[in-house]
Amino acid sequence: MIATVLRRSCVDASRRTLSASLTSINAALFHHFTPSAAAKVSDVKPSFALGNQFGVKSRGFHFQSGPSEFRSTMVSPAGFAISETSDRAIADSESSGDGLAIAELGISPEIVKALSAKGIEKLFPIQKAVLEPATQGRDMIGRARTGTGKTLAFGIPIIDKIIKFNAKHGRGRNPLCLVLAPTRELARQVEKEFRESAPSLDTICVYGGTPIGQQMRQLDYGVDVAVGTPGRIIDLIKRGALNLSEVQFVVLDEADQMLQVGFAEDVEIILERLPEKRQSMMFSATMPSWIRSLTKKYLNDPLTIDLVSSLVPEIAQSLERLILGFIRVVNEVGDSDQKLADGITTYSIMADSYGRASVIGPLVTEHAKGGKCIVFTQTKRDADRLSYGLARTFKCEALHGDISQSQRERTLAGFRDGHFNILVATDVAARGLDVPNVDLVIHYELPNNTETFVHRTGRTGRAGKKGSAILIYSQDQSRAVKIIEREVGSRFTELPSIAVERGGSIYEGIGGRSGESFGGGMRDRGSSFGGRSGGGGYGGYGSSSGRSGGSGNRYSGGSERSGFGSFGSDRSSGFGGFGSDRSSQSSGRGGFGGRSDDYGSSGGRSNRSSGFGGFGSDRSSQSGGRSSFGGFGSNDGKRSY
Ligand SMILES: Nc1ncnc2c1ncn2[C@@H]1O[C@H](COP(=O)(O)OP(=O)(O)OP(=O)(O)O)[C@@H](O)[C@H]1O
Repeated sequence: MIATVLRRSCVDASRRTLSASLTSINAALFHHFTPSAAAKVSDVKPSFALGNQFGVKSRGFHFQSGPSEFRSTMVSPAGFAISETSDRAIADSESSGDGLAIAELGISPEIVKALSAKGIEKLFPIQKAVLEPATQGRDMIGRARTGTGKTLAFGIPIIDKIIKFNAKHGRGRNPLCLVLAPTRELARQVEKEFRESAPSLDTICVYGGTPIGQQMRQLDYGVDVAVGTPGRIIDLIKRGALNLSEVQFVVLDEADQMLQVGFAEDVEIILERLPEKRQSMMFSATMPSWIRSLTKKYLNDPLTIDLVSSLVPEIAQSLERLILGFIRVVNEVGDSDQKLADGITTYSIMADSYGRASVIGPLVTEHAKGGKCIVFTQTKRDADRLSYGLARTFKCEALHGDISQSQRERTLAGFRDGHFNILVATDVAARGLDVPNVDLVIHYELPNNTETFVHRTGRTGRAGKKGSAILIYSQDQSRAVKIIEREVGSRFTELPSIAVERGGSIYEGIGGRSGESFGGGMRDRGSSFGGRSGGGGYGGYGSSSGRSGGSGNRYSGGSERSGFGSFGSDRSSGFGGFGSDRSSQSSGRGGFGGRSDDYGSSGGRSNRSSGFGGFGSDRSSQSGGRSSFGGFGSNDGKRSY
């Protein structure tokens, strides 16, 4: 039965994802039906027998909201609801040629109703692939393209199990599920998705930069699901407010980004605190050595579900032993794979650093057509000044790590709600951020690596929708563009260049030299595209002595300092009220045992390694370091975007 369910569940997936799904599913089947694995499967209890499975003795009740019945000690021995019903659902979905109907899966009616209210009626491929093994309690590592529904892939089985568990055992005070996310924005988004999908559950989202007292009170009241960034979670544990002893499910979302932003140590501290008997799921775009060691240490015989690479995970692992290492293998395979979601069309356009800012307006007008657009810059300073310039013509705001948390939230809400339609952001917005209906993503400068390109671009074309991405590059970066094309597995259509008249820059009139660097006396070492962007004044906005470090870019082909784009520490930001970027470097630990828990907003720990570059030694993205694909190397500090 399980074999049928699993095999059929992928019939209507796209061809590429189909073969990948089958790969994962074959792995699952292989696991399920080998003698040793069969023994394991039989160890897995039905979802509503979790009280026994996890050895939960008794639970404190939620202070107010929980039903006041005692936990049942009798556990009904029914089988998996999903296996019982999904044959029919799959047959239906096969005949309709559409996704798997959620209403037919045997999951809690509350979830079906809540998802339906959001227009979610059928499972996406990653959700299909994850559902069955997750329901069976398997640990897993998942990977799928951007905007394909990874949150609900782990969310649905977990909330379903919690609802059923609560129905049997009553509601407890301590969380049953812990989700770790690398950024505040992502944490909020995941918590919202859980909350909206299961309104009866109590969820909490915890992160730094917000009053801790309120979070402590909410935890005391009782929660089912806790989502948060590692720093604040540790803080709450230390204060005795967060008790992880009943956690049955832990999820690491965007696990490789945890490493990139310096949360590796914190994540391990938290994982050490969890009960041994639990289900662990990890979603990671890449598999740097830290993730692999984490997997070995904290996951129990995990199943790999990879809908990006078409390589059979087992083969990849064998090749790893034989040849170059897992990541290299996956990347090589990835070279021939399309890494972007299907609905995304990619364009490139050449513009030199002088004309770069000025082409944004025409590109937005032509390609976003009044819809939502995100322009990604490498530095906070560029985000500020570009949005300042664009705001003369468009409704536009900036988002980066030096903007206060409350303002960031207002900005994102305004963008979501359509109060303005152009967001100029650093990579703080590159990963995980789910704003529906973004029509266009513009890469103002080349990102530091292909992984970043994929994540930035993935802010459009989400949930099966269409979108466009435009990569702006300068003449000497043509080779880099080819590398990205090859690694992403998608051809860029070259747009005709846009003539920019001298004096026509959007920056004109705010003191600087058109299209170039601002800030009197600013040294912009290593800044854009191998060229210097010399100071130009900035009409009295801010001062700066800053260096905007660049380099460390993997496309630089061995020239470690050359780099594209002014990545890296942005000591100088200037620009009046936007604050100096020094604040992203300075810091101190905030709060009780606190660490800064995300991208270098105030209170963060000293962070010389700003920028996203670094993929290598992260001590400083200025140093160039070893640059390689996605998340290798060490990381000394949390980054500041
Ligand atoms: N089965 C579904 N049907 C329709 N919409 C869905 C479905 N599953 C998820 N979505 C929607 O798709 C959007 C993208 O989902 P999600 O943010 O989980 O993607 P993701 O794979 O985690 O993306 P990223 O890699 O960028 O983090 C969300 O708005 C979500 O509500």
